[in-house]
Amino acid sequence: MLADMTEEILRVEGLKTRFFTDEGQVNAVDGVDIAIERGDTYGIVGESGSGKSVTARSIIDLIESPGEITDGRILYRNQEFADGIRDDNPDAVDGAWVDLRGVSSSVRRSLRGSNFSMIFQDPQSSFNPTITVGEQIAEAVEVQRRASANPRSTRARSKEYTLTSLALGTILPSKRYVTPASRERAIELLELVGIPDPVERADEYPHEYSGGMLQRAMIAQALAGEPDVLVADEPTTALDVTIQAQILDLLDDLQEELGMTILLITHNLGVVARMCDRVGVMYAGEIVERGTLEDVFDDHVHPYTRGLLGSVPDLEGASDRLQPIPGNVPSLLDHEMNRRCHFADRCPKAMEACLEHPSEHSARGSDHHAARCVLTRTEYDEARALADGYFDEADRPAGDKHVGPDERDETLDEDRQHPPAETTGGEHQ
Ligand SMILES: Nc1ncnc2c1ncn2[C@@H]1O[C@H](COP(=O)(O)OP(=O)(O)OP(=O)(O)O)[C@@H](O)[C@H]1O
Ligand code: NI
Repeated sequence: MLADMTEEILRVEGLKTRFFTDEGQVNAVDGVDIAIERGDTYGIVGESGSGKSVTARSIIDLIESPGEITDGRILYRNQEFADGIRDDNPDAVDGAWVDLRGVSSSVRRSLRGSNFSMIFQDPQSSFNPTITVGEQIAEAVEVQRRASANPRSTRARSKEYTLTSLALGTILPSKRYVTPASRERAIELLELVGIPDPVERADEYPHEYSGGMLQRAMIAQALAGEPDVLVADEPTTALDVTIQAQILDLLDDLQEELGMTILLITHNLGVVARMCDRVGVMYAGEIVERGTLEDVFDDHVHPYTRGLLGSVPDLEGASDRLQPIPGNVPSLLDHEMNRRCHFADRCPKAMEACLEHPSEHSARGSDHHAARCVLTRTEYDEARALADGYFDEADRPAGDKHVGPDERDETLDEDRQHPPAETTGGEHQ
């Protein structure tokens, strides 16, 4: 690999994101570290409600009230960007690295589309139903062109008005394309993502597209700004397996062609195995194990990772191998969270030591392999195992050993009677 292909492009350090809701403070992301190399695909995997989407949205500055990033750094490496804003933001810039939390929201917004772009599970949410797909992609192209005209821009697109683009503009004067050049680029992008007859399809509305085609169109829209980093949140979950495989192949090809870095969110380790270079396994707002694919698949330490591996749906279609991890993901409400290992109540290897919250330690395998689990340091010892049913009694705030008597509250017990959240499945809102 080329030297500059292995440099880090994104670093997340100690990220915490909370939602301040009527029910209390939700610790959706609770001290997450991620390092992604340029051109790599980094997977974040975990059950529903583990904080994957909130992590992704935090990175690209899409957290809205009542949510707030309360701690940590989000570092993006881009020499030209750093040079362009250094004078106004001396504290946020270090060499080619920019701490995105240290710059104004308008500077962060300027990165959207041209540096960071996002695709979601539900393409409907990315398109306005009343405007043709082509026009909307052209609009995204225009955003990039305007960013390029801006002096702090990282790339100058020197796309000229070509004869073809002018001709297209004359043939279809009724369409509200921003410029003929952007329409031409939109058609190129539709072609790039494998949409047949892109010239005709550009003039169709979102409802005229099938789910798989609209997913492709959304990818085209996300690529319009030629982003450095593409954040893909469950991009194929809603699609049937054949289309799912096609879209994953497409992302793979585009990444190779365009040299993009991808942050891929999924609850499916099968998708991770197929796409990713490195992976972070999330549980209850934390990355509980991370490393290379080999580390996570062959040398995993955390019983949660093991459990997820047991529940990998077959990408080829058979889903009868699915074996969800027994138990439920914990509440992320601050006042209901325990100080123990959050997975201990579902863990087949829970020991007394797990009643203390584990810190992260490196593990056998690559230099990148680490886990937040006592098993990084000690072998499982049956003599120290927690008795079966230990948490049936103990895992209530009032009974938890780490909650002092004066913090006990009758209403907490009542809250606990509510049915817990879905365990697996990954239905995405
Ligand atoms: N706008 C919000 N207000 C309050 N809580 C929120 C909000 N958005 C997310 N959360 C909470 O943050 C936690 C993490 O949610 P997140 O969407 O990141 O999970 P996820 O891992 O992406 O799950 P899924 O696979 O279902 O998409 C959940 O407990 C969720 O209820
Ligand atoms: Ni999600």
